Amino acid sequence: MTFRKFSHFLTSSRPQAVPLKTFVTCGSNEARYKVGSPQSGHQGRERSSAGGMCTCPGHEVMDYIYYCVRASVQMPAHLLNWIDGETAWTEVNLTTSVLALLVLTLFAAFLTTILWRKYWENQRDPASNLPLPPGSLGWPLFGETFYYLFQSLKYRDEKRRQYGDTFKCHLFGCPIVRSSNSERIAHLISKEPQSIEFCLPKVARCIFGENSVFGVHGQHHAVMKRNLKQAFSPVRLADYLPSIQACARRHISSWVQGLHDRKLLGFDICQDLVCDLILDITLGCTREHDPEGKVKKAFVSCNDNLFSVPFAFPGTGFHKAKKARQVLVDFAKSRMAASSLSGQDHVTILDVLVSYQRTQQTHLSNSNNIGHQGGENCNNIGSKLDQYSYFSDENIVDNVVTFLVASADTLSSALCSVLDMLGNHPEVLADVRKELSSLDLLHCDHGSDLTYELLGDLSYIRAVNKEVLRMAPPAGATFRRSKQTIESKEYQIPRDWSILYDIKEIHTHTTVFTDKDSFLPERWLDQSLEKKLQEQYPCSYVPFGFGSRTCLGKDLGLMEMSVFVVEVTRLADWTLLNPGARRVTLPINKPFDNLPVIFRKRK
Ligand code: HEM
Repeated sequence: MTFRKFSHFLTSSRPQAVPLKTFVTCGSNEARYKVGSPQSGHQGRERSSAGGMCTCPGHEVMDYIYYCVRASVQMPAHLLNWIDGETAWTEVNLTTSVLALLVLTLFAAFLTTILWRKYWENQRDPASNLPLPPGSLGWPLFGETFYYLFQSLKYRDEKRRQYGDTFKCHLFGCPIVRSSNSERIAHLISKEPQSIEFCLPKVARCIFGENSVFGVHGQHHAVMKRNLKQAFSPVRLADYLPSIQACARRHISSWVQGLHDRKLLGFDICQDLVCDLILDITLGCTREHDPEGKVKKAFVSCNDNLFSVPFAFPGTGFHKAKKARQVLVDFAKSRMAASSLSGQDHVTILDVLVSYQRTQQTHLSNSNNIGHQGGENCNNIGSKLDQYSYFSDENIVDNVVTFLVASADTLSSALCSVLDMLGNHPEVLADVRKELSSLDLLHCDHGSDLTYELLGDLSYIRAVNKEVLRMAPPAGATFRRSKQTIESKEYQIPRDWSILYDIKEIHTHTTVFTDKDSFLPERWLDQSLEKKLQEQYPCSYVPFGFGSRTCLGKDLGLMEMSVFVVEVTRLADWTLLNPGARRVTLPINKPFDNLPVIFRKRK
């Protein structure tokens, strides 16, 4: 249908039952420009002859819009007449109205987009002379979220080309300033917690819990983090090591057994290993305690739904995550009760926190007794700092759930990248084995020979881990929120905007690394690199984040990676079925196909 016929069809619409074809094929000029229905009392805009009309396309479009708007205004009248039985509801009425609504919707979308962009531009704080960073805020409500989610690498590169290393955008429902300039990030993060603070999406906040280290800010966060660190001290890491090694060995042994040439998915098997490992060292939850796998399933569900839409109706990701979190909370509470009854035969992170809580309670009751004897209130919990120091049961439970969820995908990604990179670089794998052999560690049948000190001697393996985390940092990005307008070099960031820094992009664009695209663990054996990173380029290597929110489990994560490298190179040989596969970075960095791989027992 040509535009002219189409417009004719629309403008000639009447409420009587007239076949559609009649209008499309037999319209005279008079009929074409008479609109409205005499019966319904609407007078049309009339043009008597084709000779008097303008035929330029602009006018036709305006006419078209005019008639569509008019038709949609007439729609309720048509409807009423039809209900009253005064007119027949025709195919023409319906089609005209639907088309008119369509045009109106498009027009409304166009208008909303303009208003949306204007609204965000107006967020600029006039008290500062600096402009907002360049960039685009995309579509109303959604911004550029879909583009970012489905094309994250392309999105990143395109925006960088268009706007440079710092730009504004609108993702996940909030305005964001995104930067990969390490100096700017270091400057911004140094403003924590006064001017900017850590922020998380609602669902993640709910899963971690408001009493966890993720849920608190400022002084409260600093004190809680300092106290939680005792669960990650070298002495404690040494306590967890036997369980970690046993779990890694059990899983890797199962990968090399069974069917010859069995295809496995590297990310999935690493995730399974990590789930068992983390549940064991955090909560002391082994198969024996969870025979039906309910706790493990809940853990996986929390993880899978961490970034779901924040509506908790039955069937939604958020609803599932809430239910799953409750299973973890109930299990943690039952383990806390059990650990107060039995002696500690198995040191877990939960045990460390419970023992810290007991020590505090003892101090507290002692000081209360002294206070009562002295006739004054010496309850130290009254003072703000000690109140923050105190761990309630809720603090313990929320923190252990947080450790489970915060470590699951990050560590799975790191282990999967180890398989990927060592599989792609047999010369590095050979050097790893050489190091193990030089310390007489390449052969071990029983699987409990590693000590914390021995791991410290494996400098090449540590270098491999660092290089893996440089090339494929597990966490894509981290978020902050501005608490007030911030001036950052040549731009301003208004209050309540989010600040996002992309870890991989920082690693890619910093000038501190030479030959950036090559996998070269040796670079980390050079002490001067570490020194440069500390002194000159403080925010250029950030797989574990930067500033006061740096990963609490960093040392544990690195130790787990080392144990994994030792055990997998000892026990297995593997072939990647799709080497060099494209990687995705959201929600976690991994090969898009989850790394199909075939394992064999090492000869
Ligand atoms: C290779 C493994 C890991 C990587 C790459 C990693 C990465 C990160 C990153 C990027 C952050 C955010 C930092 C920021 O926002 O500035 C973070 C925070 C955190 N991570 Fe990890 N992580 C790993 C393992 C672990 C483990 C094993 C645990 C605990 C058992 C853990 C617990 C935490 C906690 C509690 C925080 C929040 C710290 C705070 O708010 O102060 N992570 N991690």
